[in-house]
Amino acid sequence: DCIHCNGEDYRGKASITENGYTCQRWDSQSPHSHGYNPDASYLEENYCRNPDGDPRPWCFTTSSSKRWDYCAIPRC
Ligand SMILES: O=S(=O)(Nc1cnn(C2CCNCC2)c1)c1cc(Cl)ccc1F
Repeated sequence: DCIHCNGEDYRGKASITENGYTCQRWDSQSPHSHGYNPDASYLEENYCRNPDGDPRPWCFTTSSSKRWDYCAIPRC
């Protein structure tokens, strides 16, 4: 699917970043500890999201050498 504006409303299932990293689950603190609350309804599984007003949806990655990365989701 696609994103409107900065994708803060994106609720799709993309879970791979634009550089090919796999997204870390939002309810996991490994390999990256973070300050996001996994009880937030939209922080599902390991899907790309934009919870902080970033320019585009992103996720923490499962690579310990890459904390987070943007996801390649086309704009509507
Ligand atoms: O736990 S975190 O969310 N980790 C973090 C590090 N970088 N980011 C970016 C994610 C994409 N948007 C810009 C911030 C998030 C986090 C947030 C804040 Cl406000 C401060 C430190 C920190 F550790």
